[in-house]
Amino acid sequence: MKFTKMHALGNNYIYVSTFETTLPTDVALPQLASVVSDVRRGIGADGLILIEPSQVADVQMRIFNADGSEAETCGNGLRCVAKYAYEHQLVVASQFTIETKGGIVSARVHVQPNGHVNLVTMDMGVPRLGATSVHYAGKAADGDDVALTIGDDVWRGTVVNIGNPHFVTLVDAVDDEVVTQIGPRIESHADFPERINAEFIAVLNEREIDFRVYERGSGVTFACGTGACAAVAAAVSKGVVASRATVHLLGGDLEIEQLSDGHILMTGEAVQVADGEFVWPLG
Ligand SMILES: N[C@@H](CCC[C@H](N)C(=O)O)C(=O)O
Repeated sequence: MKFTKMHALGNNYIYVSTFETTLPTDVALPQLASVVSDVRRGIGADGLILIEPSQVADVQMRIFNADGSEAETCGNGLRCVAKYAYEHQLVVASQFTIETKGGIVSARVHVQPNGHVNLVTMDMGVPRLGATSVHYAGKAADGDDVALTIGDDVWRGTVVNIGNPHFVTLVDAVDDEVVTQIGPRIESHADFPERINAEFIAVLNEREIDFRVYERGSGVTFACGTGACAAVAAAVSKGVVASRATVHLLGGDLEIEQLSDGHILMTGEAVQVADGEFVWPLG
């Protein structure tokens, strides 16, 4: 199985294009994803992303987290898929559509004079806010926010669905220890039976947000594109940031803009790391 490793702000995945290679037939995709993601016994990544033909868009993306669970979408993954699709001539125009399990989104690649793409703008569609936008089994919904009891504390956050589900909580300052301790408890809280991505955001001013994430199925990652979009959507809805903001993630910055029609644009890097061939079965 041929693969390409790419990252976007350090959020790294193993990309396999079924336009150009075949997947092993004797292993289920969730298992393949957890094996390739394992940094000691596999390649090492936050998950596996498939680039496939689509009946309804120009290409299709499927994303599996490091634990093998399949997610609906992935913002950083979409930018890398867009770069790959353009550079491998799976598409001809610089603007095209990508099908995900969370809906069809559109990509605009910023093409350099040498034909390479390092920057991509995604139109991620219109986010849905509130408990009804995700599978929520709790009783403490209040507008777009829900309250989660974790130990002796109550964590309040805005629920956002931007193809996949997010719980965005406002904090005074981001704290990596809090992310490691509280993140997994939000991710697998009983009120979210399908689990949820947990974002901790501190609003620095009306154009800047500090951001940390504990991702469903992958844990702490350097960046989460959909999470950054969800953070801006939540912050805009609360009136604490302007419609355009820079999100500072552990791995770098994303520019996020919410247009007047509600669509969220995300602009950021997409970087190729390596091409390789994965041997299956191992050993
Ligand atoms: N890193 C991604 C999100 C990947 C999927 C997520 N963990 C989920 O389970 O929904 C991004 O950049 O958006």
